[in-house]
Amino acid sequence: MKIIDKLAWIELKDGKILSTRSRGKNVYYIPGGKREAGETDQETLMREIEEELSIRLIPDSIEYVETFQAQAHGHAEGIEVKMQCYSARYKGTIKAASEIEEVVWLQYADRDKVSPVDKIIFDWLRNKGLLS
Ligand SMILES: Nc1nc2c([nH]c(=O)n2[C@H]2C[C@H](O)[C@@H](COP(=O)(O)OP(=O)(O)OP(=O)(O)O)O2)c(=O)[nH]1
Repeated sequence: MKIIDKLAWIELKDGKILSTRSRGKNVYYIPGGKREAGETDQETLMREIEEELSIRLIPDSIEYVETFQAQAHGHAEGIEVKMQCYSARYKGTIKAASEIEEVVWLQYADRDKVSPVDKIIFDWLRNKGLLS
């Protein structure tokens, strides 16, 4: 089985989770991306979030949350995405950048609009009382 390793940023506010939609996609993703050679989790996360949302995560505030794995959206069956999720505070104003077309705050009722791995994350957050 092929596994795509990704680092993702879970940002919650008022019971909603920050989510993004890339150009040409019809499903929302939790922001994040793949590691480049030699990068630490923190470096990947900070680079991807700055690329996608034009903000800087505050290094000292980055905390591991949990890892989730499921079928990768838009890939052949059996290819899975593993998302190591972190929380963090940030500096700046969130603004869609590079391939991101839309930034939204989703709640549990939006579960049918997200990728398979995000559905698992939505369930997990809901169970913890973190998602409205
Ligand atoms: N960032 C992110 N990716 C997701 C989520 N859910 C989900 O299936 N993915 C999948 C989409 C792709 O099938 C898979 C791997 O992405 P990809 O191989 O297309 O990576 P990419 O070229 O877009 O690279 P990158 O910018 O994300 O690093 O990750 C999610 O919530 N957030």
